[in-house]
Amino acid sequence: MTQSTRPAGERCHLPVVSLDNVSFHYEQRLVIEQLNFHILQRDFVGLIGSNGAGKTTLLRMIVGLLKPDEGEVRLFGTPLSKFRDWERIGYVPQKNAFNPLFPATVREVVTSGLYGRKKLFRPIGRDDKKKVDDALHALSIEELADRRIGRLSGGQQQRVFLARALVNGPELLILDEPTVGIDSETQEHFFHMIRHMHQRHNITFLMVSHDLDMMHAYLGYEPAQTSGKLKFYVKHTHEPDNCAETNLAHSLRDLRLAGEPAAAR
Ligand SMILES: Nc1ncnc2c1ncn2[C@@H]1O[C@H](COP(=O)(O)OP(=O)(O)OP(=O)(O)O)[C@@H](O)[C@H]1O
Repeated sequence: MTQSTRPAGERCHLPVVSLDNVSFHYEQRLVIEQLNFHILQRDFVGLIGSNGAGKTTLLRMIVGLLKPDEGEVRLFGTPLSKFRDWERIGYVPQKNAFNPLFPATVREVVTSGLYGRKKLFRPIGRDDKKKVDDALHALSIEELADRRIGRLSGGQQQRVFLARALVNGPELLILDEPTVGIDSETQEHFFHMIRHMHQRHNITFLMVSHDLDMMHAYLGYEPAQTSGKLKFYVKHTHEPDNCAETNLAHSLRDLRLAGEPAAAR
C-alpha cells in the first residue's frame, strides 16, 4: 500500500476513525491488507473502488459488524472492543439492504435510529419525540411522517434513512452508496444536502460512492491515499491547520435543508 500523504491537522482535529495495520479476509480471499488510515474530525472522506474492492467490508468493520483478522480499529480513540457510544455514529447502509415490504411508517423508521445497540425498547420521552421531529424537519419530510416507507420513492426513502442516521446528532456519518437507484436530479440534490451538512455542521463523513463526478467535484482528483483497489479522497471543511471552528450551525433544528420538499418528489 502507499503511505498516507495526510497533512498536519492532527494537531487540533482528533482522530474519529483510526485503522492501524488492518487486514481482513473471507476464507481464502484477502480483501483488506495492512491498511493504515486515519479520519480526522470534520474530514469528508470519499471511498472509491471497483466492485468487490472491499468498501462495504471496510465500513462493516468500522461499525463493528466484522472483526479484523489483524490490526486495530479505534473510534474516537477507543478500541472497537471497548467502544460503546454508538449514538455518536450514524450509518446509512446500502439501499438494497432494505426490504421494501417492511411495514413501518417514516416516523417509526426515524425513531428506531434513537435506539443504540443497548437501548432497544426504551420508552419514548418528550426529548426523544423532539429529536425525531427535528430530524423530520431537517430533511423536509414532516409531511411523509405517517406514510409507509415501502411506498415512497427512492429519493424520499434516502431522506428517511438520512434522518434516521442523524436523529442522535452523530459526530460521524457513514454512508454506503447512498444514491444508488435514484434519478440524477435527486442524486444531485442529495449531494447538495450532504455538502451543506459538511460545511455547516460539526459532522465527519465517510461515504462510499460510485458517482465519480460528484466525488471528484467535491474532493478533487488526487486520492489522499490508496490501499489495494481502495482509494480514499479527503476534504477538510477548512485549512487543516486552522483550528478555529468557522461558520458552524450546532443543532439539527438549524439544518433545514434548502430546496424542494421531499414530499413533492
Ligand atoms: N460474506 C462474504 N463471504 C465471502 N466473501 C465475501 C463476503 N462478502 C463479500 N465477499 C467478497 O469480498 C470482496 C469484497 O466485498 P465488498 O462487498 O466489501 O466489496 P465492495 O467494494 O463493497 O463492492 P461493491 O462495489 O460491489 O459493493 C468481494 O470479492 C466479495 O465477493
